[in-house]
Order: sequence, then C-alpha cells, then structure tokens
Amino acid sequence: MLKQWWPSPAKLNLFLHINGRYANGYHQLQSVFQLLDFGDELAFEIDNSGKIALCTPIEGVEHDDNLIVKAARLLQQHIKVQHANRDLSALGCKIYLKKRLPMGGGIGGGSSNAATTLVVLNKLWHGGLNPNELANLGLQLGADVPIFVMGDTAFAEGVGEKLQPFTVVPATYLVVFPDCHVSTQAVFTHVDLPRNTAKISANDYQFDNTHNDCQELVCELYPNVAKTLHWLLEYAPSRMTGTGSCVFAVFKDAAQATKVQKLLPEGSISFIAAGLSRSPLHQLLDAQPD
Ligand SMILES: C[C@@](CO)(OP(=O)(O)O)[C@H](O)COP(=O)(O)OP(=O)(O)OC[C@H]1O[C@@H](n2ccc(N)nc2=O)[C@H](O)[C@@H]1O
Ligand SMILES: Nc1ncnc2c1ncn2[C@@H]1O[C@H](COP(=O)(O)OP(=O)(O)O)[C@@H](O)[C@H]1O
Repeated sequence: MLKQWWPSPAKLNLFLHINGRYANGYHQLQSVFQLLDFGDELAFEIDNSGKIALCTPIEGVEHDDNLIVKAARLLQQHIKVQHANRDLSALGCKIYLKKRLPMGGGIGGGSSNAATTLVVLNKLWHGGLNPNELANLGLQLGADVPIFVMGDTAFAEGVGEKLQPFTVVPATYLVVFPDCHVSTQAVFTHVDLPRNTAKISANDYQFDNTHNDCQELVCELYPNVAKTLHWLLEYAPSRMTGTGSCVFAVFKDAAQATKVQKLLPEGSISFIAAGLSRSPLHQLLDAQPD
C-alpha cells in the first residue's frame, strides 16, 4: 500500500526580541512564527510491536536522540498512563522521514518533525489528547514544538509557547542556508547576547520596526551568515531567522524571489517558500476528519 506522507513544515522567525531571562536560564522572548509551505515529510505505520523504530536515520543523529523517536516515546508513555484501563502495552510504530530542511538553521526542522509525530500518532493511536495537551507535551521536547502542534502562524511570547494566531501580509521568502550549523544553546548562553529589548504589542508589529536580537552576535561568530545577509540585503528586506544560521529575504511574489535566487553564488543552498497562515499538516488533517 502507498504510504501517506504527512507534512512537517519549516518556520521563520520574522523577528526575535529577547525581553529578559527566567530563573531556569530560558529566555523571555517575542516573535512572529511564520509557517511555510516547504518542509520535511513523515510517514507512520502503526503496529503491535510496542516498539518505536525510525527506519530512515539522519546522519549524525543517534536513533534514540532523534526528536521524532523522542516524541513518539513521550506520547506512547502518556497514552499508557492516561488509558491505564486499556491494554496499550503493544502501541508501536515504524516511521519514515524525507528530510529536506537543513539542520541547525533556525527553521525548526527538528521541532516540526516532533510536532508532526505527536499530532499524527495521537490520531492513529486514538490517543485522544486535545491540541493544548499535545502542545504541552511537545514543550518538554523543545520551546519551538508548540507552534507546530497548534498549526497557526502566530505571535509568540514566553519561551515561545504563549501563542496567538497572527495575520501577516502575504509574502514569498527566499531562504538561504549559509552552510553552517548554529547551536541554539551556544547563542543563548553567550555573554554578549542582548537580553533587554522592550516589549511590543502584537498590534504594533511591522517588519521594519523589529529586529532579531541574535543576529549581530551570530554574524560576528559566523562570517558566512554575515556574508549571506549582506548579499541578500542588496536585493530585498532580509533578516536571520531564530538563532540562525538561515537568512531570509522578503518578496511580494515568487517571480521576484526566483530572479534573486538565480543570482546567488554557485553552490548556495536555498529554497523559496510562501508564508501560510495555517500549517500544511493541519490543512491536510482538516480535509481528512476521523
Ligand atoms: C529561540 C528559537 C526561536 O525559534 O530558536 P531556533 O532554535 O528556532 O533557532 C526557538 O524557540 C528555540 O526552540 P528550540 O530549539 O525548540 O529550543 P529548546 O530545544 O527548548 O532549547 C534549546 C536551548 O535554547 C535555550 N533557549 C530556548 C528557548 C528560549 N526561549 N530560551 C532559551 O534560553 C535553552 O537554554 C536551551 O538550552
Ligand atoms: N528529526 C530531527 N531533525 C533535525 N534535527 C534533529 C532531529 N532530531 C534531533 N535533531 C537535532 O536537533 C538539532 C537542531 O535541529 P533543527 O531543529 O533542524 O534546527 P533549529 O533548532 O536550528 O531550527 C540538530 O542539529 C540535530 O542534532
């Protein structure tokens, strides 16, 4: 039988302000998480083995460290506890991944993979968790997971988990990966990271009156990020996403984005994507009710 492939989209942080730091070291931030129509895909074959197996390993990531496997195990455990009266000892699954998103690029690939796993397995295993419960479970895996579980482009606060659906002017993005992996943890523990940007109201958001507090530091640490950003800025408003390393340029339409993509230096890794208000995963789920 043909596999059902489920989308696992990328996101961009259209801006990222750091407003302070919590006692546990996590940062208090504000951001717009823009979901994209480009990403990885996952397929799931549930079985009664009780085992979780990712059949398409990612080079450099141990099976048990993969956020997909961690998400499946976390949900498996949660369902077992919630449904103690049902014999769920045999909940198992084989998982397949088509990886397209560069890792460590600030476009949320790992978190999105974890979210798609939580959402789809909850459906296939008849877990019965509601979206808020799934998002809370996802938060244990990463601050970025809830946005992908909820599935709406959003204005985010807290550590990134307080979300309100947010309307952004439709745009096409040229996203360039400067061929370096930035560790989110390394950026957030850096002494030179600014952490005192004043809070804004969601209504006041505009691309031009916001910025990314991580950008200057990452540009200093990774000259390739600085080079890519300066190149893109010649053509369109551009910014780094998340803690890097990807940089995006904003265009009105795909034709303009394609023109600039063609001018990129040879060997550049890039993709073009449209901004979406609703995740492609959730669009597919909405079209396929139980
Ligand atoms: C800041 C963002 C913006 O999108 O960066 P990117 O990872 O996308 O670049 C994300 O929210 C990241 O989310 P995610 O990558 O899931 O973060 P986690 O795994 O929870 O945390 C990675 C590390 O970043 C730090 N961290 C993360 C989020 C946050 N609000 N404050 C932090 O200080 C934590 O110290 C942790 O050690
Ligand atoms: N399924 C996964 N996809 C991508 N990265 C993963 C996955 N599982 C674990 N990781 C680890 O998470 C790190 C961050 O990945 P990713 O989410 O793609 O980047 P970012 O947080 O910068 O957007 C990777 O370098 C990798 O070691």
